Amino acid sequence: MPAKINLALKVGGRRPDGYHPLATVYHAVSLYDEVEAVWAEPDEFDVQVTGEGADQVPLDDSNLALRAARLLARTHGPYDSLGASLSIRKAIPVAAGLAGGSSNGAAALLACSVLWDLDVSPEALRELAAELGSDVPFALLGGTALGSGRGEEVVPALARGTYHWVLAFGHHGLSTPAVYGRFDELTPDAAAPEVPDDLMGALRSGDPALLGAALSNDLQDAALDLQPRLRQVLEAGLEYGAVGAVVSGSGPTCAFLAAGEAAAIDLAVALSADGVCREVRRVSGPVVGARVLA
Ligand SMILES: C[C@](O)(CO)[C@H](O)COP(=O)(O)OP(=O)(O)OC[C@H]1O[C@@H](n2ccc(N)nc2=O)[C@H](O)[C@@H]1O
Ligand SMILES: Nc1ncnc2c1ncn2[C@@H]1O[C@H](COP(=O)(O)OP(=O)(O)OP(=O)(O)O)[C@@H](O)[C@H]1O
Repeated sequence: MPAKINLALKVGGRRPDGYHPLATVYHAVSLYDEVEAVWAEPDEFDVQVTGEGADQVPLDDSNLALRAARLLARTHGPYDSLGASLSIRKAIPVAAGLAGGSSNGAAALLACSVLWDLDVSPEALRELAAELGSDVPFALLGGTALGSGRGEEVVPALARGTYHWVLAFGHHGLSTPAVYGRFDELTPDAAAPEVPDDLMGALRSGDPALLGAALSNDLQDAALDLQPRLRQVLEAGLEYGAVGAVVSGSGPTCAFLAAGEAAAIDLAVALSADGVCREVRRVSGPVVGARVLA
């Protein structure tokens, strides 16, 4: 199940329910966690996690994959007779602004609906996804999509071509509520978010230079405020030839757009040698969302 980056993230003032209204463009990229679901005893649910950052992932009921399995069983099954044992192999760093947990939640919804042979409509799955978290409906959909509401309302966006990215991972994660909280302090009079027309136009053109110039993130200043070192990371990527640079979502991952595949290889090598970040990964997008391999 893929990670996402936000190509644009426009954020309005905090709503009475504590969430912020968004106009965002999600983009799924080729960095995947795997979630496996097998039958367990009725009413028994458990999860194991291995791989990148596994020690930072909760194994209790706050685990998004476990929550997804329980939610699906409660709403669409004979709950007492369903159970699942989940295994997650993580490659998406935790608390990185790449929606790793959300992708695990989406994957568990799909995997368990197949495992238990439930008849769940795509719309019902989307509603459960939205209940789990703002980024989860996009994780089901994948590709490139416009997100509104608190991010849970998604429609596919018209996009041409494949884009080559370099992701720079940080040493420490960032908490999403903390970044939104700092955004509130820095932007007390945030305007209603508007669809980023320049970015939508750049996506239709398929030109990486246009897309690079249109990348934007209203949470970026808040993320930089909490992790000032990210400024150096962004500068380094641009110095090594990226046509655009942006912090993904609530950060701290920095996403660099390259002019093409060869430029992405050069950029990844240069950033890696520089040592300004913990690790770099080359990915491409868009890719499809959560899929079941039975
Ligand atoms: C930063 C993004 O990744 C951009 O796509 C998302 O907005 C975050 O989505 P997410 O992690 O799925 O967030 P949720 O699990 O729904 O909410 C976690 C917390 O993030 C904050 N939150 C989230 C989404 C939103 N539109 N406004 C918010 O203020 C709230 O403090 C909320 O309690
Ligand atoms: N399956 C999971 N994988 C990773 N983190 C999880 C999972 N379930 C719950 N969490 C919790 O969610 C927190 C955020 O992790 P996640 O990797 O989803 O962050 P993120 O990519 O910054 O999220 P987003 O971009 O959606 O805001 C973690 O600190 C962890 O406590």
